[in-house]
Amino acid sequence: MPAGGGPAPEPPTVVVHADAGVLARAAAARLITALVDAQAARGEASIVLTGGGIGVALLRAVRASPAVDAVDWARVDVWWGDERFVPADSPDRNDQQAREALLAHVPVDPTRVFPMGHLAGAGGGGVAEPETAAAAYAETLAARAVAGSAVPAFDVLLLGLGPETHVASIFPDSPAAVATGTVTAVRDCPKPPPTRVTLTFPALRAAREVWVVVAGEEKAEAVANALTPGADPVAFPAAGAVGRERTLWLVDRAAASRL
Ligand SMILES: O=C1O[C@H](COP(=O)(O)O)[C@@H](O)[C@H](O)[C@H]1O
Repeated sequence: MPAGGGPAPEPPTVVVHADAGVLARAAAARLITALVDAQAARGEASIVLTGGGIGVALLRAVRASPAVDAVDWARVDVWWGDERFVPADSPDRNDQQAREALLAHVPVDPTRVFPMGHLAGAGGGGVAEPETAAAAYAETLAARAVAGSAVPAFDVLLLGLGPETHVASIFPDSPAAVATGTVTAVRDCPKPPPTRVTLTFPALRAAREVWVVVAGEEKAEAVANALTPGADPVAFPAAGAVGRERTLWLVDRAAASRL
């Protein structure tokens, strides 16, 4: 069920592309159109970014697209679904990777780019504990929330998929999978780095559209498990990532091979 009740969401739509390159370019084209449409309808757009291989490839494909300038980047709010809790200049940071792939190359308004907090490090700033960063991000989200919600009205929320079905940094059978706020700290994460910050299911489910983007045979079993009707989101977190209006799984042929 969506946060706060309401009608049951539509079942996911699965779109299969030939390979990871085609998937990244097709998802980029789709994303540009979605942002342009959101700006036409509401004057601005809001996107939640993901880390991970295909998530970053998609951003590179947006940058390379001949239609990249169709988006008014100064009127896009940029959020993250999860972050590795490491110093700000770490190449492991999802926000660093997104800046390098796209954000440093388009005219975003820096006051509308909202990275999650980082571990205090040599460069100054940051905080000592991921719980502090999570609480700060929840406050930032709440300050820009729409009426009746604890988070903004995200237009598109992008997610990658882990081989054990994690999305954002919600790992199977972890405290984050049952967290009730909008943002939570993650410790002892099975995938390095072990300390992270993530949006929770209630925050993910507030998005108009959730897009799970997946490439590679090594993700095929996870795709099949998460898309099994009735799959338990605590055991298979990707099963719990659903949008209010639409849930799209954009996958390559290899990732779809066990459907
Ligand atoms: O650690 C993370 O992993 C997932 C998936 O990454 P991939 O490289 O296997 O595609 C990603 O979605 C998440 O944002 C990230 O922090």
